[in-house]
Amino acid sequence: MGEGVGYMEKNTPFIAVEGPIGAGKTTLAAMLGEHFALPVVKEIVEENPFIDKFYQNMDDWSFQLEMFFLCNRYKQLKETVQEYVMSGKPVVSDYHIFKNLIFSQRTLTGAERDKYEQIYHILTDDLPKPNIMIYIKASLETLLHRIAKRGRPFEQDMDPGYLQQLIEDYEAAMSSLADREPSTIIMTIDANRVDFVQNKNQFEEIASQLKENLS
Ligand SMILES: Nc1ncnc2c1ncn2[C@@H]1O[C@H](COP(=O)(O)OP(=O)(O)OP(=O)(O)O)[C@@H](O)[C@H]1O
Ligand SMILES: Nc1nc(=O)c2ncn([C@H]3C[C@H](O)[C@@H](CO)O3)c2[nH]1
Repeated sequence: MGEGVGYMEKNTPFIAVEGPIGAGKTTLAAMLGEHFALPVVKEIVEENPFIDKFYQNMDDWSFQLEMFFLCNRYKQLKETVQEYVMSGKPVVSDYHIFKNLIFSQRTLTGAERDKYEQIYHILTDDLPKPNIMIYIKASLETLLHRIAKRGRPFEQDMDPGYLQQLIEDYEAAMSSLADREPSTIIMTIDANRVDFVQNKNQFEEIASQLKENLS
């Protein structure tokens, strides 16, 4: 552990790991944090008071849930920017704040969606965003298998159609990010072919590709 990455003062590495539910974001972010001795910013999940209700009845609970995620992530992003990014310290996060838009465009409609998007932009437009994106993609079968294995009770009856839609939404969001922000480095990992948990060499390959992008 503790390979060390160095950093550029003006362009501090701010690394986000992204991908649909159960892709392995938290796992990979923790492994990279350990490997490079970087601080890891982790999504708050278990204390979320709406997630259970949301999975039971999306129509009734989407707005509350999306707002809760947005407020938490905004607070975390502000702190991350202050503590690390603006102080020239590299950091890795197990999400990118733009996932709020990926999910909310799927779960919200009409006036609530418009209001939510306005609030998202007011809160986040002036904050620095990750400049390196590690995108983990995976098939529906792989994701369902991992979600079952992890065993969070509220995810066990997840509609496979919802997850499949998110897989497609993530693909579209990543290609739109590449068009919109060509300076953001996007590293894509196909979790159906690459197993960074069981296969040490495959993890080393990801780490060395990341290291190249950091220097
Ligand atoms: N390469 C892998 N091979 C086998 N299992 C894996 C692999 N990567 C992650 N897992 C397992 O899959 C489950 C989901 O992983 P993880 O929690 O890292 O996903 P996540 O993308 O952070 O999920 P979420 O979207 O819910 O935040 C965990 O049980 C984890 O141990
Ligand atoms: N609707 C919705 N909006 C989000 O911004 C969001 N972010 C994560 N999740 C769900 C996925 C996992 O079940 C669980 C942990 O990631 O929470 C979300 N759900």
